[in-house]
Amino acid sequence: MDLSNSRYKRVVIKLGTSVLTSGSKKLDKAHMVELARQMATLMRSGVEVVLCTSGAIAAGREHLLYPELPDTIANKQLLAAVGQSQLILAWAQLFSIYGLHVGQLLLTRADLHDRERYLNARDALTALLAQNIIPIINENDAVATNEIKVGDNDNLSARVALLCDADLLLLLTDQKGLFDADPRTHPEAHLISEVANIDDNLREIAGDSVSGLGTGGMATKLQAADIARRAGIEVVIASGHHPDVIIKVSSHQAVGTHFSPTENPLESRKQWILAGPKAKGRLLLDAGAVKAVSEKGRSLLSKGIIAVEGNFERGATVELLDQDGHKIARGISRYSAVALRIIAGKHSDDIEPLLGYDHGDAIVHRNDMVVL
Ligand SMILES: Nc1ncnc2c1ncn2[C@@H]1O[C@H](COP(=O)(O)OP(=O)(O)O)[C@@H](O)[C@H]1O
Ligand SMILES: N[C@@H](CCC(=O)OP(=O)(O)O)C(=O)O
Repeated sequence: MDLSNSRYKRVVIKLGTSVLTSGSKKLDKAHMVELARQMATLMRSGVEVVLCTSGAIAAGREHLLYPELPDTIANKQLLAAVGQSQLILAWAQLFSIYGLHVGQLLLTRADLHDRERYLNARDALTALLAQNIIPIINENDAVATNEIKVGDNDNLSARVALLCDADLLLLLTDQKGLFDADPRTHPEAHLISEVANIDDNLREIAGDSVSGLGTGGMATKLQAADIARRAGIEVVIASGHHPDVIIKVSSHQAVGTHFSPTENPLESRKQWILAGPKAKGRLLLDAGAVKAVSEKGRSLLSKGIIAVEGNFERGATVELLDQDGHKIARGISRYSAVALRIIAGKHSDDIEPLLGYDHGDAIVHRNDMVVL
């Protein structure tokens, strides 16, 4: 297979637990070495590879011979702490067969959102790649609490793709790609080979993981695809067991489900709004405000807010919802939740008299907003 015509310079490859275990309870090292071989082929042909690997918890269970532990957060952390070292050991050994070194980065949401930590992580990634070392990334499950977790490696890998400015995000899983229904429960489902736009209809057909092996199923893969393609990154979801899948996708052969990047990628500030901090609150909008925001690209004014959920400070990320509860945008609020409860539904001229101060008419300015 010819990789010399690959358009890609840097690819992020995410391997789900389902791929690493081949559906069993153990790491399938025979298959992992095959994946390492393909990644090594890419590296040799000048395509840089960043590996986002799941499987720590599965490896922990295997190493401790499947202990009967109550399903608590602390026990998951225990399994991840034991399993991550086994996982990285396995990858280091498998890549060494191909003469490659690996470097481990365990990240949490905080590493991606705090500007200084973000730049540190980016520098580490770039330094590894400059020395032809494969960065191997997982969430730091042993210490990450729910508050600071990305939560699933699909979303983590999309953020890593943004972080390292990749051209391709390849999500490898136990299905051939995205189907028009979950093929586990709908054997007649069809593979969708090309996705031009991610909308609510598509989100509805992307279900959760039912195997008990993975986290998030297709739902989180679609979230990841949405984040990456809006940043101008191509995305492919494919089977990790398809022969030569990594090489085929990297040489632009049609495998799995391909998502084209959006025509006008978001600038980095808006990428950050989309993929950045968890939303701290939600603003429910009336029909006029929904139209102004979604169709006319306007800022959100106080008049169009019907209700405010959550407790947040000025500068927090919030979601904007229509009256049916659909998310229509995400942005940064210029007012706190307390202030918004006072001025919701009121005219902009009333802000100063009601609050005694004024941060401007825009509650969420269009420059601080991503329309979904
Ligand atoms: N529309 C869909 N198309 C394909 N798979 C789907 C769909 N909806 C739900 N799924 C489920 O998503 C699973 C893959 O996700 P997951 O179990 O999290 O694996 P991974 O460990 O690779 O992340 C599939 O096994 C499948 O049951
Ligand atoms: N960080 C966890 C995996 C989380 C996750 O998203 O799993 P998966 O859906 O299998 O990619 C682990 O290493 O076990």
